[in-house]
Amino acid sequence: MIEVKNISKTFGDTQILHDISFCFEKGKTNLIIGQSGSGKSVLTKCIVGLHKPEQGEILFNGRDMVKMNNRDKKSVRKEIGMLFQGSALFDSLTVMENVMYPLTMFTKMNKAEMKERAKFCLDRVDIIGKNDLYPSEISGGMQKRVAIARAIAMKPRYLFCDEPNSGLDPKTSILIDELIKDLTQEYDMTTVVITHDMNSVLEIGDNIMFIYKGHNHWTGNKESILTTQNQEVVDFVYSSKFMKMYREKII
Ligand SMILES: Nc1ncnc2c1ncn2[C@@H]1O[C@H](COP(=O)(O)OP(=O)(O)OP(=O)(O)O)[C@@H](O)[C@H]1O
Repeated sequence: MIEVKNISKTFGDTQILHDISFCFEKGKTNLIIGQSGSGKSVLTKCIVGLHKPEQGEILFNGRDMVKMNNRDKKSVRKEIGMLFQGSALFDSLTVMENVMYPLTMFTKMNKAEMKERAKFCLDRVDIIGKNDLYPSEISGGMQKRVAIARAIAMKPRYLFCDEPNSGLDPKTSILIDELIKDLTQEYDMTTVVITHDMNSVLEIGDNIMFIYKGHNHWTGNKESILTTQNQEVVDFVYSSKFMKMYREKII
């Protein structure tokens, strides 16, 4: 579980985050949604310790990231798996080497152990027989799976996914969403997903925080977002004609 309590962040004279609180639950996919520029990335960077908020607490199972020294931060970061926008695989490393990378950096495993762990993770995300290929030789959807395998290689307690569906077709997006949800439950991780994708919101939104102009403006889940009367959420979620028609049918 990650508890964010009363987080505020200012750059220069501009306050970006205003007194944000939210609980990211264990074993759940917790979504951060909101318009471009609303503060999702700044909040995420505060959570993982890349920005220091002026105020508030960020508790990783009770351990406050804001107050930690660098050594303790590093040790919490080892428990975090990151899935970056656009996969961010290393072009010059093979699929297998990409997944082994965090193990070579942060563990004392020998090569055989690393290979075994990487193979297990690749099998789990259904990447079979591609171990010696380079990222440019596999599809975007496969690259995303490899990036997920790399993110879970260290058996993280916390998984952060930044726009996991960017650049994917709708069908592949749903498969990636399902994979993230299944892994979250299987490994009982606290998963945080930043997304603009409304399909994801409706498929995997166990807990949802809607950030509006740096405030936690609305919280709910994939069911309650369907019927919310919060005007800013309605404007955000139901901006397309199709979604407007859908809402008219269900309300
Ligand atoms: N390092 C920084 N210094 C100053 N301002 C920043 C910095 N990082 C972000 N900002 C500002 O904070 C605001 C929120 O940015 P942020 O990147 O968190 O938005 P976002 O919701 O993630 O947007 P998007 O969906 O487009 O990625 C923006 O006005 C941005 O310019």
